[in-house]
Amino acid sequence: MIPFEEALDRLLATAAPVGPERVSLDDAAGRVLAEDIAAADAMPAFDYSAMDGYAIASADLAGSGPFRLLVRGESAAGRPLPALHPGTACRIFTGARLPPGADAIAPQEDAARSGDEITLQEAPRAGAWVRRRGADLAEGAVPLRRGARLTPGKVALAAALDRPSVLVARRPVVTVMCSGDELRAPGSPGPAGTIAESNSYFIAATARAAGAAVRIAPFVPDDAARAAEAVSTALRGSDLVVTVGGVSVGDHDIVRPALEAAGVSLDFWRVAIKPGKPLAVGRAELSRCGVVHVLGLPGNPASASLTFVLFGVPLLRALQGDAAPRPPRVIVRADSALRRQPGRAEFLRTRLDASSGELVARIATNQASGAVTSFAEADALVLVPAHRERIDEGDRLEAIRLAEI
Ligand SMILES: Nc1nc2c(c(=O)[nH]1)N[C@H]1C(S)=C(S)[C@@H](COP(=O)(O)OP(=O)(O)OC[C@H]3O[C@@H](n4cnc5c(N)ncnc54)[C@H](O)[C@@H]3O)O[C@H]1N2
Ligand code: MOO
Repeated sequence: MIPFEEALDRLLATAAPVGPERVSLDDAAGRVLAEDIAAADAMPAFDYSAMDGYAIASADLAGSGPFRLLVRGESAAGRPLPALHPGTACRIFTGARLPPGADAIAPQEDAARSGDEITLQEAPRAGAWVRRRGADLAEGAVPLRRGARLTPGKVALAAALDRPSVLVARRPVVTVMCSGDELRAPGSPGPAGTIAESNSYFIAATARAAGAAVRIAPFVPDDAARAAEAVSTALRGSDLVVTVGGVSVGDHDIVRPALEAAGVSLDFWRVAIKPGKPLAVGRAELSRCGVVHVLGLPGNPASASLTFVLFGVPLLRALQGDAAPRPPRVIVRADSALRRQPGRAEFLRTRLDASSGELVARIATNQASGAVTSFAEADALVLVPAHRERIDEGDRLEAIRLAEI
């Protein structure tokens, strides 16, 4: 059994990024950049007005007001640029270029207009309401770097940098393979003792949110030879194969021998986490497809979901070259006490309540690894370090928010 952090480090150390592909900006959100994007021009590229009003030369308004100015010409966004006639004001609108000779804007609320004249009570100071060329970005700056995950804000920045498309990591292909004679598809009939398969739905949705393309393999019966065949099929064309169930020690837990029979070498099996201990991690080297990562997740629903969150998602992010593949952590305050066996890092499904000004973890009372409800209701996972024998109400602990993985 190896400690959690060591297990994750070992897994991520083996993750070589998949190749790149070019996508339109419409499809870029959530993807990971495979190129640096530099500003070919300054941003903004020209001085422009931040207000609807009048462009003036502040030096024209010496002494104390009021000042009367003739209005000549107009600068509107996207239109040809007039020059400022000395001693006059130029009508200007938000986003319009600053006429040569002007250095300040008087918002129209501060200008009394009468015919083709305005009166200003005070002189705008030089630079007032002017957005300067390069104020946002200098020419040649590199605001988007390889390894950045494209949030909506970053996609919009790429658009502002005049890019219609970006080079991103292609989507890693994940094949999810559930094993167990008891499984049937939701809504399909089955004899007593069978259950509706649910883990693949969590894994598929989570993997897609992490940028993967997902394939679901047919259920694998508890038969070692057929499982080995199914693993061989799943490996082809995959970057990651995720098996679910059958990875523990029972007579029907045939997944580990099946993985090995299909040519997967297991790097480790069993991690000091609760739940999810029987996790198996390995790789296969296929002649034409290269390296395929393999995660053998335990079948209990909370264990399968948790191990995919803790290991599957960071692996998918690392395969895309993400510079920050691990989920961020926040500090939360425990709302209840807990006594426990030390030895494994525990991840408690919890809701978070921010109403008191800090994040309070409302820890679910049912932490059973078979509980499907606990993950459905959880906002976060509270991390109890392996050595802790207890937590007390009010203790500060780290947590992973499920919306941020
Ligand atoms: N003697 C021991 N028994 C068990 C140990 C152990 O150390 N010694 N470990 C336990 C732990 S911890 C876990 S976790 C489970 C994991 O076992 P498996 O990965 O072999 O999982 P299964 O036995 O196949 O299934 C467990 C449970 O989950 C249900 N299941 C499986 N797949 C799905 C699915 N796709 N969707 C919904 N539910 C699923 C399955 O029906 C079982 O109820 O082993 C313990 N045993
Ligand atoms: O680790 Mo098992 O996943 O505790 O139920």
